[in-house]
Amino acid sequence: MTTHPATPAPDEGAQVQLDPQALEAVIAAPGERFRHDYLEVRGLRVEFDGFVAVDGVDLTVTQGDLRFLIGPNGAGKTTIVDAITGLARCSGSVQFGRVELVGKPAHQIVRAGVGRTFQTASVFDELSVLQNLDIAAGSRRGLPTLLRRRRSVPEEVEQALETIGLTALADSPAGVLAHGQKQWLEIGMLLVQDAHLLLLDEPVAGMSHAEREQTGLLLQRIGEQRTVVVVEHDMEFLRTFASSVTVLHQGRVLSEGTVAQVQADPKVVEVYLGRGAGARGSATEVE
Ligand SMILES: Nc1ncnc2c1ncn2[C@@H]1O[C@H](COP(=O)(O)OP(=O)(O)OP(=O)(O)O)[C@@H](O)[C@H]1O
Repeated sequence: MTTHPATPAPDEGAQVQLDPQALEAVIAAPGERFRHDYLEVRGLRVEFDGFVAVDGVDLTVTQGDLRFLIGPNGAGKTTIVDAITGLARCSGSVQFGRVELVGKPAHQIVRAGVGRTFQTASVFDELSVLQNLDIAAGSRRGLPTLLRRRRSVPEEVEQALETIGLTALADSPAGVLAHGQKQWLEIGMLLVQDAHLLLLDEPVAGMSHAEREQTGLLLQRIGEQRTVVVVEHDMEFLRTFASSVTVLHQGRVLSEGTVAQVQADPKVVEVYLGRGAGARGSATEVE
C-alpha cells in the first residue's frame, strides 16, 4: 500500500546542475568487491494475511542495466522492493553479489550493499544536507570512528555533494530543499553508504521536466557501475532512460525486455487498456 507525494512541481526554469566529473569519481569509488555483482530474484512470494501480493517473481538485473519496474497500481512493485530490502516478510531467494538476502534483517541487507529510496523522501529535515550525507556515510563506519570528531568533510561526502548538485546548499537544512533536490540528496546518501544495488521508488514523482532529465542522466551514469532498479509510473521518463523493463501485474511478471519489446507485447497493452479505475496513466502510455 503506497502513497504518492502531492508536492507541486518546482519552477520549470530552475537551474539544475550535476557535475559529471564529480559523479564519475563517486560512482567509481571503492566498489571492487561489487564489480561483477548482480541481483538475482527467484520465486519471490509475499503474502499479507492470505492475500498474495507477490507471486513467484523471478528477476535478474545486472550491473550496467537500468531496469524499470512498471505495472498498474497494486501490481506489487513496492512490495518487491520491500521484500528485497527486508521490510516485507517473503519466501524464495534474493541474491546480490551471491549473498542470500532473504531472512536477513534490514540493517544487514544495507551492509550487503543494498540501498533504497521511498516514494516520499526520507531525509532528516532539521539536519543540514551535509549532515544527512555524513550520517549516511557513517552507516558503514564503526561506532568509534563515527563518534570521533573529524576536522574535515570526508572526501566521498564532498564528492557526493557535487554529484547531486547540492554543494551550494551543503549547510542548509534539508527541510528547505525542493522535492527534486530531496530525492537527489537521498540518492547521494545511497552513494556514500556504498550501496551497489539501488532500488528507487518513483524517483521523479513531482519533479519538473528539467529535474526529471537531470535525474535520468544521473541514474544512467550510476547504472554504468552499480545495479539500479527504478519503480516508475512516468512513461515518458521510462522511454527516455530505461535500458530494460519488467512489467508486473497482480504480483507476477507479465512481460520483460527492452522498452520497444514490452510496448509491442499484446499482454501489456491489454493490461493497461483493461486496468481498473484509479490506475494512473492512459492506455496510450504503452503504445
Ligand atoms: N502491508 C500490507 N498489508 C496488506 N496488503 C498490502 C500491504 N502492502 C501492500 N499490500 C497490497 O499488496 C498489493 C501490492 O501493493 P504494492 O504497493 O506493492 O503495489 P504497487 O505496484 O507498488 O502499487 P502502486 O503503483 O500503487 O505504488 C496491493 O494490493 C496492496 O494493497
